[in-house]
Amino acid sequence: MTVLDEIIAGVVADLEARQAARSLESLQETVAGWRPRDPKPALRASGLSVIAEVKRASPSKGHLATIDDPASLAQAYQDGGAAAISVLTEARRFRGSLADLSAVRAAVSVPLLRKDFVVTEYQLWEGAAAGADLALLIVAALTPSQLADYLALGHRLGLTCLVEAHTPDEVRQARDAGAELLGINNRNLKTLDVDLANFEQMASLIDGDAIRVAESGILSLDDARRMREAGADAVLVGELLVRDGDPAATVAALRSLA
Ligand SMILES: O=C(O)c1ccccc1NCC(=O)[C@H](O)[C@H](O)COP(=O)(O)O
Repeated sequence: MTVLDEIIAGVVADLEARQAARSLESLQETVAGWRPRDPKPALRASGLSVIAEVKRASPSKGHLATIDDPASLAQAYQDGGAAAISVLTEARRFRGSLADLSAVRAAVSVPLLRKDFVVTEYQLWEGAAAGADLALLIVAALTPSQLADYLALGHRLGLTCLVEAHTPDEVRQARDAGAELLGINNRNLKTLDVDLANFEQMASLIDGDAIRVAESGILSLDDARRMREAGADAVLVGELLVRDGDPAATVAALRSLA
């Protein structure tokens, strides 16, 4: 069983309890009044755009940061100029929650990405009901028909989907599915290996108008500059920022990379 398989098994187990506690109909009633924000204009802005992540822990690094007040961290991200904020909601390996997403939603106005491992339509409704504007669809976790179905549902809900790939074939699947935001994860979610060369080697496969997002392993301004020079429109950064004493300043410094 790969790390990704283990994560998804835990996600499915936790999902059953949430579905028993809150019906899809209840989520749909809440979502009826929600109008997600479009993150694409900010992600296309000049300079390097930043998707700043609220991340307490991870399978690869264990504990990263004690984040008792995710709202204040998100406000710092917003103050620094983040185009969007990613909030990990997976509980077992990342120590996140939907409550984190709701707390951040109440505190900031920038678009929010519900960062989780979507394997059911219920999770898309869940994210929208908690105030998310974006959803993550991981190609490696979905069949081609699920990817197409979840992209269509995301569009129907007004969510912008970040479609995440790690291999050339997954990039082609994401592109062919019509991804507006195409993320290349430098981290292999099955082995946890990280290599920034991954984005450098595959960015050219992202053609057309799709917004190119480099994800993971960006631990310095030099790393971010390397992604920018390889064609990234945006970087998704977690560990660097949650361990940073002045995340607003670091987001601003990342934004300044032309
Ligand atoms: O971060 C992990 O260890 C991880 C392991 C398995 C699946 C997903 C994982 N992370 C999710 C992410 O994609 C990252 O949180 C995000 O790209 C930020 O990465 P970083 O800047 O390296 O914290």
